Amino acid sequence: MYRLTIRTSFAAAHNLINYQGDCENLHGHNWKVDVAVVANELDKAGLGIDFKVLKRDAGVIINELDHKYLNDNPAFRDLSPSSEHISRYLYERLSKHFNNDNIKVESVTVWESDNASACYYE
Ligand SMILES: Nc1nc2c(c(=O)[nH]1)N=C([C@H](O)[C@H](O)COP(=O)(O)OP(=O)(O)OP(=O)(O)O)CN2
Ligand SMILES: [Zn+2]
Repeated sequence: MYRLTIRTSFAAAHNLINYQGDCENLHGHNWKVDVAVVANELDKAGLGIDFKVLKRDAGVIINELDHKYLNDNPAFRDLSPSSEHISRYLYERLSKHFNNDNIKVESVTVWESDNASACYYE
């Protein structure tokens, strides 16, 4: 098995719900997102999946969150837009797009700052 990882980012605003403290107020982050996929086999060029394709297609999905107020997203209507919930949401969206006989999204790690991240995997 091969594990391939790409990193992308988005900037957005949110406020945590059911949270007591500063973060219940409107604020924003420049989130970094690490997407890891595993590949069973390589193609003739020695690639599990072309990083260009992985970055392009993951970027389209992740960019839907860019410069948005996350609490307005239907995915977070009844769910606090924490890094944990964002990582799960992206895992599910990216899995639907990428998973096939050869490729599986393994994990999505969402970095809220340089030193705090949440990772969703199954
Ligand atoms: N497990 C989680 N904890 C927190 C989350 C989260 O998504 N998952 N989110 C927040 C808030 O979004 C908040 O913006 C972050 O707060 P904090 O870690 O305090 O961020 P700071 O930039 O202020 O970090 P400092 O290191 O304290 O400067 C809170 N918790
Ligand atoms: Zn926050």
